Parts: sequence; structure tokens; C-alpha cells
Amino acid sequence: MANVATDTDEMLEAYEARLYIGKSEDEICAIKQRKKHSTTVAVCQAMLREETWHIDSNVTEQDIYLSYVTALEGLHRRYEAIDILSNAIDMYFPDDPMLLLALARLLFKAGNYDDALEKCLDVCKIYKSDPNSCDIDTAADAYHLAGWVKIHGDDHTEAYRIWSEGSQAIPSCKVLARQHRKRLCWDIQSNENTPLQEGLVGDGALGPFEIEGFQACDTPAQAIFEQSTQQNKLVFRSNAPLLSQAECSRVLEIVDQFHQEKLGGVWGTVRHSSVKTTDVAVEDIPALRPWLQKLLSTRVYPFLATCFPVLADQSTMIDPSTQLSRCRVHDAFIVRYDAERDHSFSLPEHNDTSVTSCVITLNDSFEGGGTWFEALDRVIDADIGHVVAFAGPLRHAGYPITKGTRMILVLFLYVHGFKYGKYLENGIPTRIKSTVPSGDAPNGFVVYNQTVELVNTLNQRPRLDFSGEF
Ligand SMILES: O=C(O)CCC(=O)C(=O)O
Ligand SMILES: [Fe+2]
Repeated sequence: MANVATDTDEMLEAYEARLYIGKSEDEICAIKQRKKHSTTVAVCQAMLREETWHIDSNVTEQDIYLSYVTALEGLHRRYEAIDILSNAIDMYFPDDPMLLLALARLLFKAGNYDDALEKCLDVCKIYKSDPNSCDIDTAADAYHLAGWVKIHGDDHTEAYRIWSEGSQAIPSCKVLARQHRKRLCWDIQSNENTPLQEGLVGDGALGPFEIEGFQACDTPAQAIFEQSTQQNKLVFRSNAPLLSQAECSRVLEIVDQFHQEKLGGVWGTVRHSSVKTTDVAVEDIPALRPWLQKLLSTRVYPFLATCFPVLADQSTMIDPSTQLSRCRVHDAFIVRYDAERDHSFSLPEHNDTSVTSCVITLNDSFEGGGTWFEALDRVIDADIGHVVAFAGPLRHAGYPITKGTRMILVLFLYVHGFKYGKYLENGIPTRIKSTVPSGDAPNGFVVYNQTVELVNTLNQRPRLDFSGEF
């Protein structure tokens, strides 16, 4: 018998070795992964059939389901995984937070956002009614994912409401705290009375603003504004600086001082990109918080209300009852492109997760640069202190610098209470082909740390790995 077993093992090994002939390392890895997932599926099916949890106290039925559906997903059988998990929840575990969250993840990846949200909110409800009945990480992930469902529906307002609620329920969760902190830092009511540091005087142009508008045709981004007012103008440039040169210099001094004192002079990145990028979130630099608040309320928001006065749902950028802007910061960061120091020349083509975005130039010691727009087929650059404002869903890129260091303030903004996703979907789906190259390497990509966190939340592995037992 021993010989037969050895022969069979050898035959299997030889068979497997033949499978790998002529294959690349990646292909071999994929074959091995598939094998591992298939084994897990078979083992989990057997364990569920035999109800192993009655005889092995190390496993629970829920663990088996989690491993089972994760392996199915690895085999690209996501819809089967969703069915199996939905049935298990309905029949045996209606209140199991781990299984509900796992189902929410699968539904999110399948693009079924409504059901994903429902499952996430079920988990949040379980946690709220009895924190002991739900693992804290599971609850934090549920809040995090629920917010992302809203961002995917282009409803930033609701996303931040959920994240802030989550952060208050689970103060130890850093990811939720960071999102909540943005609301504390940037919303109109806060910081109003915090004094500005010396030199941050806020002496740029105030309204009425002289602006230059650029028409962008055949882009879905048109659909998020009232078309007869907007007249296809989706990119704007200020004719007078919003920031004085002295103010720009003082801001950069503070940014530099922050890096020297807190980070040993080394810049980090908020973004992950196919090219080198260096940047810092403005809310991380305490001295700049009241400054940006003031810049937003006195100059940026009024500027944007001039550029984009009426939205697709006929509501206005300025709330008529308070006369305040409905704009809110989704992200605010200072970006450094440095041709000589670290070869960060450009930013690949992308869309921002925003209704409108702003790029404000903070220095002038560089050559090249500017923001390239696909729909305009050109680069729009701005002098020091000036702003380029545009519809976030427009495809654009940071055009390469050829010399020096380009410093900019980048703002991603949404409009409180304005869900723009449905208008974008109805927008014209055509994409015009560019004749002027954006200056990027092909297949460039830009993702933000937040998106990386979402991917991490989505791809958590189950507790047990049954495939290793064989
Ligand atoms: O460098 C630029 O002008 C564009 C920057 C940008 O698009 C971004 O940071 O999202
Ligand atoms: Fe951008």
C-alpha cells in the first residue's frame, strides 16, 4: 500500500510540475492560489456536511462559512458566495456581525451598494444596541464601509455623517477619527475665532471675482451643473491672485517647518501613484487649520460660487437661507513636485472624488507644470497665488515640471446635501480622444490613502486557513 501511495504522490507531483512548464512566475502563483482555494472550498463543504464544530472546539460554523465564501471569491465565484452567505445568515445567523460584514463586503465588490449598505448598517445597529455583542473592529469596518458606499453614490454628506457617528461610537478607530477630524477642521462653524499666525494675513482678492472660463464639451461632468447657467464652462482660472505672494511664502515656511520638526525633514504621501508623489494633508499642520478655514470662507468658496452658481438639481452653491456656501472639504493637501530633489515630476491622469476641485499655486520657482485637462486638450497653469478651479469628474493630470519645485494647494470639495452621482450617470458617456499628450507614462494611476484603506477593509482574510492542512 505504501508504494501505491508514494507512486500516486509522485504522479501528482509530476503532473503538477508539467502544469508549470513554460509558465511565468505570476501564472504559477495564480495556479497555486486556485488550487489552494479549491482545496478550501472542498474542505469547508465537508466540514459543513459533517458539522465539525460539534467535535472540534477550535472551529465555529461561522468561521467555516467565512473561509468558504472567501475561497469561492478567490475562484471568481462571488455570486455563489453571496447566495451561500445570505442563506446561512437568513437561516442560522441573522445577527452575526462578522457574517453580515463579510456579506456587505461581497455585495460592495459586486456593485450592489444598496444591499451592502443595509448589511453594514445592521452591524452598526447591533454594535450600538450592545457593544459586547459585536467585535469592535467589525463595527469600525462596518461604519467605514457604509461611508464608502455613500461616497460611491457621490453622497459625501451622508458618508461623513456615518463616519462621524462611527468615530464617536468607536473613538479608538484611527481611520474613522481621521474622517471625522476633517469635519471638525473644515466645516464653517468651527475654528472661526482661532487667531491666524503672523504672516497668514488673508489679503488676496475678494469678490466680485474676475474669472476666465474654459469650455469643456462632451463630458459627463457637464451634467452636474445647471446647463444654461454653466454654458459648458467647467474649468476656471482667477484673474487676480486669491493669495498674496507674502502669504504663499509664509504658508510654505510653515509647511517646511512642520516637516523639519515633526518628520525629520522627510515628506510623505497622501496619494499612491504610478509616479512618485509627495504631499501632506493640511489638517495635519495645526498652524494652517485656521488659515485654510479663513481662505475657504472668504475667498475660495465665494470664488466657486461665481464659477459654479447653480447645480443640476437647481439648488445654488450659496445656501439662500444663510447666505453661506454649501461647499465642504473632502480633502485638502499641499503637494510638492520636485524635479531635482526626488524626481516627483507629475501626476497621472485621473478624476477627483469631488464636485469641484481647486489647484492654487504657492510658488513660482519651477518650469513646466500646470493642470492638464483631457476635455480641453490643454494645460491650464496659474501664477503664484492664483487658482484653477474645475469640475472634479473631469479627467485631468498634473503636467510634468521640467525644472525646480512646484508647490500647490489642492482642494477636493463637495456640496453639502447635493448627491451628484445620478446626474453624472446620466451625463454623456463619450470620451474625447486627446491630441496633446498629458505627459504621463501609459497606464498611470492615482489612488488616495483612503482608497487603499477601503481596499484593506474589503480584503480582510478569514481567521482560519483550512487549505494549509493538506
Ligand atoms: O498638479 C496639478 O495641477 C493637479 C493636481 C491634481 O490633480 C490632484 O492633486 O488631484
Ligand atoms: Fe486631481
